[in-house]
Parts: sequence; structure tokens; C-alpha cells
Amino acid sequence: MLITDVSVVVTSPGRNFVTLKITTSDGVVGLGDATVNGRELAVASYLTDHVAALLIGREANNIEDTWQYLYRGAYWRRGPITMAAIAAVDMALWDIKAKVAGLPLYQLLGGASRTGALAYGHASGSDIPALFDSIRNHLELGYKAIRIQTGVPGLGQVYGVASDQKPGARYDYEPAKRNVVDGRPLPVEEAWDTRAYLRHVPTVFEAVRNEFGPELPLLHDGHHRMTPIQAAKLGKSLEPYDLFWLEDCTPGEDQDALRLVRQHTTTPIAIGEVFNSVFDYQTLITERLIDYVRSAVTHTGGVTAMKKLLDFAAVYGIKSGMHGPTDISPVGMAAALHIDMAIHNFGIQEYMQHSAETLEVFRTSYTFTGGLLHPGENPGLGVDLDEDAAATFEYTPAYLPVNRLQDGTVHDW
Ligand SMILES: O=C(O)[C@@H](O)[C@H](O)[C@H](O)CO
Ligand SMILES: [Mg+2]
Repeated sequence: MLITDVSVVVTSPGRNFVTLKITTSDGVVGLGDATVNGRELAVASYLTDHVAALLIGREANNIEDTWQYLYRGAYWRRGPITMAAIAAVDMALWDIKAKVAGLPLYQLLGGASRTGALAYGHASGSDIPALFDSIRNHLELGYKAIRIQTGVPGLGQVYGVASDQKPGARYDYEPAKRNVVDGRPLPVEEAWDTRAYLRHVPTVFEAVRNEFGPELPLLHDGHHRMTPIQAAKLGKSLEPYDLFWLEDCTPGEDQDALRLVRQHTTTPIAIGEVFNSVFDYQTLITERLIDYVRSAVTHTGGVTAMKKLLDFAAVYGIKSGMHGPTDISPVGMAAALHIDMAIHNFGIQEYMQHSAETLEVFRTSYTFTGGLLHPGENPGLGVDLDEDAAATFEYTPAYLPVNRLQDGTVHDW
């Protein structure tokens, strides 16, 4: 079964997505997600200009060989653009293999290890009453674990808080803004003050625990903004509130930073959404500096690479917590869910629900019931792309915000 056609679909149903479509000589179609939020066209070009022609005539069944051919064959290693492109090819080939087998992908990865994947949603509010409304909305939607982000007194819009949230409305936070200044798309800029944040966050968790009790698993994302000593301080100050995890507390490039955090706090640590290979985790995993692996299948080389990474983590008792915001397309989300079902060391799955527009373009078969996600029983990944619907949503540049300290210094966002 040879690869006969490769095409890239860029669509923007509310936000931008890049999808790879591979067709075989038997007429089987596979889909892969190649979306890198704010840098979408770089991956689209990588695939169209440098990968598509290499794939024509290759044996579609040889997934590992194709992975190594694209990874080692490029000579230039790793990086989010390269690894998202490889991920898209890998996902599409797994989709094809599972469709040919007539099985949902999780069956090829070892079958079901659980009835469904525990999901966490994002609650946020600019203040405590708005946050409580958002938590209640999530509980009504059936979420059994919730991420908590709030505004910080004295600061304006900050990471993780949906700014124009209507009471009772669904959480719909898309940080990549379509901001146009003098005809040019530009990132919006936000202001940041870590000391104000460190003072405020423990008071938020205290209020949430007082209102919602000790049972509900709570998570928090620090979005790479702290130094190791600040992160250690936050981890310690959050210990009374029993977090499920503290995510991305220090900058992603610096694996050693988490050694200091680990020495000071028992708050569980998660990191990895900006990582793109197993090598980003070598110190973190072998020295047991983290509790959860946050990588996205889309940004880390696909199902093949993610499965190896999580098997490596399993040896050290570290669990999965795969990335699943709305900038992972439904195709990438489905890939994560099939892995979630099959692996033994599953921890939790992030699940921000896609908009109705997005779900018109990507027809999904995964379900969310009683707080658990299930990929469904359709053969393959279980996602179809409606290309006519996709064509009606034109690509619109959008960028993630840039953060600045009060004196104007650029800071991690
Ligand atoms: O944990 C998360 O889902 C976030 O950090 C998002 O990846 C980020 O806002 C970029 O979209
Ligand atoms: Mg995050």
C-alpha cells in the first residue's frame, strides 16, 4: 500500500489549524495535525515544500521507517516546526494503518487499559466570583478535575483568564489574538509582576478549597514565568491546597531549574507543552524531577514518539498529562485520546472543548461522559475532515501575546 497523494489543509474555523492528508494506492485517507499556534504557515511550508514529495511512493505501512527517514534524513534535528511536521505524517500513517485493520487506533497500541481518560477543564475568572461561576459551569459540564487561573490585582489581562467571559457562558479562552495594527498583524502585549502573582495565587486556592471542598482535583499553570526560587516558593505556599499539579513553573529550556523546585516542595510538577522530543526530558525523567509529562502528540513527533516517551517515563513512575488546548486540532486531540486509553501510566488529559465552528470542519467521534474522554470505536483516529467546510474559513494570522514587566522588559508569557 503506497502513498499516492499528500496535501496540506490550512483552515481557520475560529482559530487556525494545519492538517496533513495522506492518501494511499488503496484509497485509504489518513489525517495528521501539524498546528503550531502563531507559526502555522511555517509547518505548512515545511510539509508542502520539503516533505510531501518525499512521501510519494513510500510504503504507507512502514511508520517507524518513515519517522526515522524524516527525522534523521533531514540532518537538522528537533525543533517545534520539524517535529510538528513529522508528527502530522506519523499520525496520518497510524490513522491509515488502523483504518486498514478496521480498528480504533488504541487497539493497535495495546487495547484499552481503562474505561475512559480523566479530563481536566480550564476554569478562570478575573476575580473570585467570576472564577467560582466558571468552576460551577465546569462541574455542570461533568468535569471531575479543574485547572484554576485568575486575574492578579493591579494587573490587566494575564495568561489563562478568558477576558470577555459572559456569566453562564462556556469557557472560551483563545490567547492567540487576531490583533491588527496599521494593517499588520501584531501580538498583543500584556503586563506582568511575579511578586503580585505569588502573593495572590495562594489566596485564590484557599478560597476555592473553602467553597468546593477537599475532593476536587485542582491544577494550575505558571506558564514558565518564575525563577526556580520563586517556583519553589509558590509550590510550598500551595501545599495546603493539595494541587494535582503545578504546571510549567520555570522556563522550559532549563531542565536543571526543576531540581531546586523539587528540593523545596511536595507539590507535584508537570512540564513539557513546549518540548518537542524525548531529549528535552532526559534529566527530568531520569532524576525524577517531574510527576507528569505535558507534551502534545502534535508537537513531539506523533504517536510513535509520544508512546516511546511515555514508556520511558513509566520506568521512572512518571505519568502522562498530555497537552490538549484548542490549538491542538481535533485530529491531534484524538491521537492523544487513543494513547491515553492504551498506556498503563496514564495520569490525566487536558480537554478544552473546541468551538462549534471547529467541530463543523473536523467531525469527531470522541465522547466526554461523566468526566471521562473516550476516543470512540471508529476505525483509525476517528476524525473526518470536511474539506468544503474547511475551505470556507480563510487563514487569518493570529499571535500569542508578548509579556512585559512593569519596566518594559520582555518576560516569559
Ligand atoms: O496549558 C495550556 O493549555 C496552555 O498553556 C496553552 O498551551 C497555551 O495557552 C497556548 O495556547
Ligand atoms: Mg500550559
